[in-house]
Amino acid sequence: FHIGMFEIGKPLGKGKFGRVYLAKEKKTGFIVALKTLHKSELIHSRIEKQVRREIEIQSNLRHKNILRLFGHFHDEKRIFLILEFAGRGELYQHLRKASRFSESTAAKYIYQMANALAYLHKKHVIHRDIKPENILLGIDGEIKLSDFGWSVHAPSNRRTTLCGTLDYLPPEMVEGKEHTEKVDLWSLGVLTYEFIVGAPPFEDVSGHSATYRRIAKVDLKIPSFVSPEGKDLISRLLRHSPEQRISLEQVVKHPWILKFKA
Ligand SMILES: CC(C)CCNC(=O)Cn1cc(-c2ccc3c(-c4nc5ccccc5[nH]4)n[nH]c3c2)cn1
Repeated sequence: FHIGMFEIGKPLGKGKFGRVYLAKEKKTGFIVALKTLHKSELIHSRIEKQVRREIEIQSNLRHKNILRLFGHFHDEKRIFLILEFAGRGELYQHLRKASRFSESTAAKYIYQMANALAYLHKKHVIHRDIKPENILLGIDGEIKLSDFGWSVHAPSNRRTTLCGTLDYLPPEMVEGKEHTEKVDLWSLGVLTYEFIVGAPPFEDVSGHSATYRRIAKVDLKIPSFVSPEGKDLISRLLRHSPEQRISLEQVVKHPWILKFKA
């Protein structure tokens, strides 16, 4: 079926507030991911202001490792987002299929993530929701960071009702303290760990409060199969004190990253 100048193809996924379809712009044949958001749902969950702000933020971002928002339009019932199509889909599926990545693959992804985050932080945008579910892969296997549903302009201590996993929350957000861009460095540490080990570091099957406790205590156990350089980078990112976390400039020059950049 058609929506505006787009011919709609197969569904690509179902997000929190809408569906995403493969779509082709009829004139040029350009392939995109078209996301529909229902205005009624946005109004009902009182996030239409946030959606407007996210559209504003994302429309101004241009980086090869950040998923593009090319534009948006709406009819009386829905808002349509014209998003970049990522040729290899959700990184999350690749991780689950492989159960864990080689350190070389993980280092390539973390290097690209660090570049994407450095770009966002230079624009004083904190992502705040770094996790495998929010990362797509382009046709050449390059990282495409997405879902700025929770990014805010730094600094902020707006507590959000995060209904997703708690595994990626840094201590300062668990404790409801003021937080800065450094929250994304903590999450980068959790992501590095999960890429190499196959599960997040503070996961606790007995439930949320157990996970909270493990995060607040930075109760970190790194398996012996992780290389010394990998262990070193993870432990420099997963620091309780935000100021003690290694900076993005240091991440991209860390031995664990350099040893694979042959
Ligand atoms: C408020 C607004 C600005 C939020 C903006 N954020 C998003 O819309 C985040 N978002 C991105 C997507 C999304 C989902 C899937 C894809 C894909 C995609 N490519 C695939 C290839 C193979 C299998 C599945 C694929 N999905 N490309 N681009 C996408 C984009 C869904 N939600």
